[in-house]
Formats: sequence, structure tokens, C-alpha cells
Amino acid sequence: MTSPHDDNRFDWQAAEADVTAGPDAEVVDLDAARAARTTPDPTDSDGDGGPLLVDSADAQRSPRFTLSGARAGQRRPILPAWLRSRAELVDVMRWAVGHLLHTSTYHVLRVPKYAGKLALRAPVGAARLVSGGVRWVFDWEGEHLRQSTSQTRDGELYLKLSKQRDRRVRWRGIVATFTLSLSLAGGVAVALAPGWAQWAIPALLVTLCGMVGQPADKPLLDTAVVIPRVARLTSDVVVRALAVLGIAGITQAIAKQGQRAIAFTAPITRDGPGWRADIDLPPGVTAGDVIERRDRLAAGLTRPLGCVWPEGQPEVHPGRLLLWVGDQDMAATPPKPWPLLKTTGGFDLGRPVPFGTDPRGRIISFELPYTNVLIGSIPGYGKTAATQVPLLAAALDPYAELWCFDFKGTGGLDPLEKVSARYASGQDDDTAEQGLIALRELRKECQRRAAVIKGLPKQVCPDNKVTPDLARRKKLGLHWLVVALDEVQELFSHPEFGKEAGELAEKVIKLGRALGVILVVATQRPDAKSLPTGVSANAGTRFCLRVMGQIENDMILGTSAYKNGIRATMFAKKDKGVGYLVGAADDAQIVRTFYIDGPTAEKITDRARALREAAGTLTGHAAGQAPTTPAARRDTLLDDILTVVPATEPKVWAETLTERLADLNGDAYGDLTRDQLTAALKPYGITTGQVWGTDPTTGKGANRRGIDRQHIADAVAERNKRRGDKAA
Ligand SMILES: Nc1ncnc2c1ncn2[C@@H]1O[C@H](COP(=O)(O)OP(=O)(O)OP(=O)(O)O)[C@@H](O)[C@H]1O
Repeated sequence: MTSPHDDNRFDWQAAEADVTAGPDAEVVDLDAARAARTTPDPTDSDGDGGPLLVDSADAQRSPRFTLSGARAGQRRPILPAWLRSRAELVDVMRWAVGHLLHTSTYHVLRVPKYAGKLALRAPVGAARLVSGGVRWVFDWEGEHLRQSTSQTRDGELYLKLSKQRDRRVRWRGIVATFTLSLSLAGGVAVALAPGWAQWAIPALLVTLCGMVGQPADKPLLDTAVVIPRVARLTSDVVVRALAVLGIAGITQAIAKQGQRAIAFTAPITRDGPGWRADIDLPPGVTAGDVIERRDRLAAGLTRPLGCVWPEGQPEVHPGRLLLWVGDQDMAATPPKPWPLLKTTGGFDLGRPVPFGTDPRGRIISFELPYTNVLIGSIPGYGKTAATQVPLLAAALDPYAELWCFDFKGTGGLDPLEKVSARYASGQDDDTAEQGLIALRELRKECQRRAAVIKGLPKQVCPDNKVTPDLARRKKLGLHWLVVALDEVQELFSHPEFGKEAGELAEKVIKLGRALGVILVVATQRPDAKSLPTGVSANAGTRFCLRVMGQIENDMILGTSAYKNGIRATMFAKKDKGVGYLVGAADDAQIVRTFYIDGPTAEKITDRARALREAAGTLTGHAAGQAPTTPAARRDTLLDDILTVVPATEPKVWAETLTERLADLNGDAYGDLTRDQLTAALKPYGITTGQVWGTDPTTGKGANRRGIDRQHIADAVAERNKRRGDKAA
């Protein structure tokens, strides 16, 4: 091919004619141009005559090896992942031993069948051996050739072949005679041998003949393990699948550059029970664009949807895609049993809780202390099942206290009732109110714990937080306190209790982390009204099962999660119990939770209850006790105010009111302050204002903070009306 850079061969005259042919073409002085090309360019660092074009082959060449480049390189792990993780190694070993046991038991049981097959095939095998021997001794293989030379009358060749045959038959005959004599001697020896040898040698011969007599299409052994055949994932297949996604950036890049448009940053390798491809998408295309089209990607790869797991790696760059294609549909593979099912005895909540498995089948755990858990999805995708997992682990730690609230009353947390110090389940005002009261007390508990920790010497509590050791010291009361709020949207959107509950939950979630208080919050309506941003923003561990949109996704998984390609919208109908887990590791992980059905959960909590009874830690609801703290029920508060403020007294000072309430019910209102009273009335829209009154001790009149009785009466009437409507 003629190169425009090759001065000697390029047709400059034709090029000149082309250039000058157009009406507006500029006339180029070719001699000057040639001279200019041969003059060294000061910007040409290579000195090879001419500036380097950015897309030239030279510019595209891989950069030279440099030390800094090598230092920045990513080292591939020396050992495979299963050898680096103890749990995975145990898992692989368990599988290997199981596989060996299964295969050997399967074949041992079929030994009579195999023996029968061998015996049946032995005559054919013996005939094959004899005929093969005869053919060999008399060199029948060469007979055809010898015949053909006699027909072509090539005497010399015929003679040569005959001589060769005679030579062969001679020494083969000697070998055959010797073998036959040996066999005869062997036969005599067998006849004289002990009993077992008289059986073993014929059995060996039958086995040998049976094996020789085996038909080519009928193997002796049956198949103990059927291994499914899976198609190999190749770069061609991946590029083809990406090309049909309908993403303009990919389509255009592939049209221009072909296969090179998709860069594979590492060879496609086996990774667990599947293939892994590390891909750099064309410029401008993000991993999220592909993740969004997971179903089309699966169609392009011609694999079931449950096999195809694209993930973004925003920490590398937004266009880096990690595509893992499993051999088997994740939804179709039976879930692994929860590891804590097998353990006898208790569990230490200071250790990571096994939560589920990733698409590669590896166990994913997270630590409960110092975190709060937020779980969300549309209804029916496994929120309650996911909530149960950390709670059952907590139940197995006899020193961890459990409070469980299910605000929808579907009974998902019922198995935990027998171990919970506080428990309520239902979609009624009472349950919502119990939840609110629990949150109030939780806040107080946080304050108490903060005071205890403050009072501890630095060497005992260096980081000002509950340690596993402190959690075990009964006297301090700093044990892990795990509080589950399932279907929390019912509480947070409650017209009467929602606002205060949201504020309290936010405070607890912020404060409780270091104090051993762990909130596990699950919601099916992750929007601003049903999930206060203060709660969603402060949860350290987040698990999002299938959701329908970006807002819900980011509410659960954190701001920008969707933009970064962490999209729980990609989960399909079949992906029950499958979600994105954020906060348990550096990267977001796709996890299918362990599924613990009702009867199994009951068995676990039976065990947990026995452990608690033995440790003397069964308290509260589980021990049949009423809540230990007085229930400052807000609706009783309004009624109580009307009781202590007669209709003849339209206005009353807040301090007078707290005193009268304390006289009425010391347990509930003994420590009620003016500020707390103001806060408790706020959700009803009742505010305190300046009220004229007389000081009973001095008898002097003054303006002080207080309430208007009519406001209380109106709130009670409004509440009663609402309850009446609801009951109707
Ligand atoms: N890890 C899992 N593996 C397999 N199936 C699961 C898993 N988790 C949940 N499921 C299935 O999903 C169904 C719904 O689960 P669950 O009741 O926990 O959902 P939910 O989101 O809490 O529903 P709702 O919002 O209606 O209460 C279960 O009955 C079970 O069949």
C-alpha cells in the first residue's frame, strides 16, 4: 500500500490535481510543503520528522515500563479467594469430603450391578482378546496389503512383505507359546492356591474380559454426580450483549472501533461458580446505564436473569463494570442454611452476624455493634425475613436485650416474642403508642448509658463507647440493646405519634451507636414522610431489596447510590430476599439473605430462651412482666390534664400543672419537667404561652408559661372523633 509519508512512491501530481480541482481549493506549494516536512520540528520529541498525531500508532502504543507505573499496578492475589478465607476453605473442604463420600457410597452400592455387567460382558471381552491375539500372532493386519501387492503383480514388494510377515509370525509365535505356557502354569497354580486366590484370580480375569468387552457407548459406572454444562463467557459474547442494550454510547463506539470499544481490564476468569469480566465501558457510558438494563443484558448473554450480576466500581471510575455471570440462576439455587443453625450454645453479638450469601455463594456478614440497620423494599420482597436474621443472632446472645415492634401486625417477628423484653405487634394505635413509649424510654436509656460511660475510668472505657467486655458486665447495664422496628412507616406516619417518634428515633440513632443501642428499622415506604431523613441519613448499615425508583433507592442506600450504579431497581420479581448491602464492607454488595422460615425461627428462639433462662437474663415481656418503666401515655396525659384542671380554671401555669400531675400519678409524672410537658403537647398543636395566675405560696399574681384548658379539651374532642371514625 502506498503511504502518503513515503515521498518516493506517493503520486504528488495526482494529489495536486485533486487539491486544485475544487472551485474554492487553495493552491499548495508542494515543494515548500515537502521542504517543511523534512525540516526537523522542534516540538517533535522523537525526532522522527513531524509532530506525533494523538491517534497515530505511535501514540497508541502502550506506555514504556516505568518504576512508578509498576508501583501503581494492582497486584493480583497469590492465593485464590477460597484459600484466603477460612470460612470458604472450610466450605470447599466440606464440599470435597461430601463429594467423595457421596460418589464412593453411590458406587459401592452398585458393585453387584457392576459385577453383573462385567460378567455379562466377559465372554465378548474374551472373544475380543482371543481374536485380537490370533490377528496379532498371524499378522492379519498386513494381510490386506500383501493381497493387494499380489494383485498388482509387484513381485519384489510382495516378497519383501512376505518375509517381514514370516519374521513377525516367528517371534510372535514364540511370545504367544510362552504366554500360553505361563497361563497354563498359572492355571495349575490357581488350582493349587488357597481358596481366596481361586476366587480372586478368575474374578480378576472376568473383570479384565468384562472391561475389554464393554460397548463403546455404555460405560461400566453409572453417573453419581451430574455436572451441568455451562457455556463459557467470552469477550465476544460480552461485547455482543453490550451492543444490543440500546445504549447510544456503546453502539456508536462499537460501530466505530468494533470489539476494541469495550476494554477488558483483566482476562475473563472463573470466580466461584461463575465467570467474572472486568470491563471499561466506552467513554461517557456509566456502569449504571448497563445495570439499569440487566434484563436486556441477560437476554444478550442468553442466560437466565438470576445468573447475570453487573456491578459498578465507582471507586475505580464510573465507567468500570464488573460483570459476574453465574453458572446457575441464583433464585433457583437452594439458599444455604444459616451458619448459626448448626452451632450449639449461644452467640456473641460482638462477632459478625452471618447475614446472607453473595451471588458467588460466599457468606456475607456484618457487625451489629456500633451500627444501626435500615432495611427497605416494596412489599413482599423479604424485609421481615432480612430483619429476622440479625435479631435471631441477637436472640442467641443471652446478654443482649431485645425489643421487637411490628407495626403492621403480620406476625413476622412473632418467633422473637418469647425472648423479647418488649414486644408489640399490630396495626393499631396501641401498638404505635407502645412504639413511641419505647422510643422515649430508649432515649432516656441512652442518656443513662452516656452517664455511666462518662463515669467509667479511661483505662476501662478508652473510646467512650461500650466494648464487648463492658457489654458483658451485668452491673453496668451496658449490655447490647437491639431494637427492631418493622414496618416503621406505620409509626412514623401516624398522625398522633409519628412526628415525635421520628424525632426520638433520629436522636437514638445518632446517640445510641456508641452506647450499645442498635436500631434495626425496616420500611416498605421509604419516602420523606414515612422515614425521617434524620433516620435514613444516620443508619450505618443499609439493605435495600427490590424498589421501584431512584428516590426510594437513595433513601435506603444513601445519597448518590443510584448515580453510582448501586441500583436496587435492577432486582426482578424472582429476586426475593436479594438486595444491595451497603456499609458492611468498603463496597456495596449484592446479598441474598439467609431465609429462616417460621418453624426454624421458633426452634432458634426456643434455644435462645433456654440460654437466657440459664443466664438469668430473661426479662420484661418474655418473662411475663409488665413494662418496668411507667407508661407516660400521651392520650392519658390529655385526660389527666382535664382531670387536674377543673373547667372553672381556664388557664394554668405549666409548673402548677406538673405538680398536680405528679400528685395524680407519681409513677407516670413524678419527674415530668415543664419542658417535657411542652414537648409532649406539641404534637397535638398545643403550645404553651404566657398565662396570668397567682402564686399559691406568695399569693401574688404573675405572667408565667402555661396552657389554655380549652386547647386541651379541643384536642381530646378531636382525638375521640378520630377514634370513633376509625372504629366505625
Ligand atoms: N432470602 C430469601 N430467600 C428466598 N425467599 C425469600 C427470602 N426472603 C424472603 N423470601 C420470600 O419472600 C416472601 C416475603 O418475605 P417477607 O415477608 O419477609 O417480605 P416483606 O418485604 O417483609 O413483606 P411485607 O412488606 O408484605 O411484610 C417470603 O414469604 C419468602 O417466600
